[in-house]
Amino acid sequence: MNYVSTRGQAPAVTSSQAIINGIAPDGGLYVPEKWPKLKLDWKNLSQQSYQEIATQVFDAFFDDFTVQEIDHIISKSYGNQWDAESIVTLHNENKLHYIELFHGPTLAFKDVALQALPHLLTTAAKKQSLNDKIVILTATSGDTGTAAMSGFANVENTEIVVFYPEVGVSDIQRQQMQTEEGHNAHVTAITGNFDDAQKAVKSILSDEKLIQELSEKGMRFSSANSINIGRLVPQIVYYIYAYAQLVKNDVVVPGEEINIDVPTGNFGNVLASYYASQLGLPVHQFTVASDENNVLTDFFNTGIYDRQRDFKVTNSPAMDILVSSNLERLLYFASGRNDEEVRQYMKSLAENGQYTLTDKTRNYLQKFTAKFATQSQVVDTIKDVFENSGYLIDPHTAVGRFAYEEETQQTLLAATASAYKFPQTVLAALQEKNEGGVVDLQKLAERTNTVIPAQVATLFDKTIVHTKIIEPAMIMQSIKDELSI
Ligand SMILES: N[C@@H](CCOP(=O)(O)O)C(=O)O
Repeated sequence: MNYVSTRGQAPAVTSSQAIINGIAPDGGLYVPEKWPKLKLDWKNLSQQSYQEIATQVFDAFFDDFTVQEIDHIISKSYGNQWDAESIVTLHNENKLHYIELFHGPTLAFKDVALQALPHLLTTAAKKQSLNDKIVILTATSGDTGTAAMSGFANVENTEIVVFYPEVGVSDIQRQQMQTEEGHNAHVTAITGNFDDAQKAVKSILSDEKLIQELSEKGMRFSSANSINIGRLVPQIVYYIYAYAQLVKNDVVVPGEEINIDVPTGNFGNVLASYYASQLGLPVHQFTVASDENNVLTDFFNTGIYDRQRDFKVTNSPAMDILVSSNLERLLYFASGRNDEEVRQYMKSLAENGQYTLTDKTRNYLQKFTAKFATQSQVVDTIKDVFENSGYLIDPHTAVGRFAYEEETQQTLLAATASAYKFPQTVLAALQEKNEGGVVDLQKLAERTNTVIPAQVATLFDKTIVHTKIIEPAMIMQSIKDELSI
C-alpha cells in the first residue's frame, strides 16, 4: 500500500519513505492510497493486549515493514517505560469512558506515538539504505516537544530540533524541555506562538535549497509532528483497544456505535479516531472539542475555515492553535480524494486566511460536531468533575469533558494529559493558591489525595540546559546554526 500526497503533486511512496519524509514534497500530507483491510473481530480483540492490537494496526498501515521489524518496534515502544502495563487505561463515568493516554514518560498522549516513531524511523532508514543523519524538526505548543525529545534523545544518527512558544507553555512543560539532556537535542523558545513555529517548520521541510545544503552535509529532515504519518497511525490503536475493552466489559455489543469526543488543536488525535472508523470502528458521532481558539468549532458549524482572528494564550496551551494541520487529511477524504479541491483550500488559506467548503464536501462531515470551552468553563469543569466524583482531569481533558453531552450511545473521551502537567490551572480550579515548581506538585498531591507521578517527581532537581530565545523569523537561521550548516 502506497501513500499519496493530499495535494496530489508528489510521487506515491511506501510507508517507510512517507515516515522518513515527514511531509510530501508538494507541501501536502501523506495519506494511505486505500484503506488497509483489518479484520476487526471484536470478541477476539477484547481478549488481546494493547501490544497485540498495535501489531495488527502497524502491520496493516506499514506494510513494507517485515513482521519481525514490527514486532521489534512494538516491544521497544510499549514496554516498561509506561506506568501502566496496558499502556492506556479506561476510567468510567456512566456512559462516558475516559481513555487515559498519559501513562508514558512525559504524561501526555503524544508518548503513544512518540515512543514508537524513533523505532519506525530508524527501521525505515535501514530499509531505504539511508545513511544520512535524520534531523527531526518539531513545532510544539508544549506536549509534542517533550514527548519527541523523550523518544529521540540520544537516538543514534538523529538530531531533534524543537521550537516552542516562550509564553503559554506550562511550568512543567517548560522544565521538561529546558532540562533535556540528550546530546542530540536542540531546544529553542520563540517569541511567537505555535502557529508561527509550525508554519516555519512546514515550509523548511519542503525548502529545496535547504534540503540540498543539508544533503551535502549528509543530513535530511523529517518531522515528529502529526503531519508525519508515523505519528498518526500509532494513535489509531488506542481507539480500537478502548472499544475492545468496552466489548470485554459488556458495555457495548460488538458493532454497536459509540461517540468519540476529542480535545484537539492540530486535529491529529481526532483524525486518528476517524481513521479507526475507516477500518471498521463503529462511530456514530465525533465531537471536536476546542478551547477559545475555536477555529474548528466555527469550521464544523459553518463550513468556513477562517484563521483570521486573535490567537489566544489559554489555560489549555497544547491546544492553542489556529492552523490545524491534519484537517487537510480529513478534507482529502471528505472531498472524495479530490487533491485539486484540497489544493484550492490550502492556497486560499495561505493567501486569504480562509476557505469555504463546497456543499458536497461539507455534507460528508455530518458525523462531526464541534464545541468549544472558555478558560473559565475549563476551570469549572475540572472543579465539578473532581467535586462530584473525585476524578482529577487536566485542562485539555476538561475541554473535551465540557463538550460532552450524554446521548444514547456510549462515549469514549480522549483524556490527553495528566493533571500533573498543569498543576497551576488545576490548583486554581480547586481554589488553591499556586507558587510554581515542585511546591505545586506537592500541593496538588495533598489536595487531591493522589500521588505525584514518578515522571515529574524530580523534574525540578534537574539542571536547565536550554535557554535560547529567538524571534520566529530566525527559525531557519537557528536551525542552520544548530546543525552547523
Ligand atoms: N498539541 C501539540 C501541537 C502539535 O501537535 P502535533 O500533534 O502535530 O504534534 C503540542 O503540544 O505540541
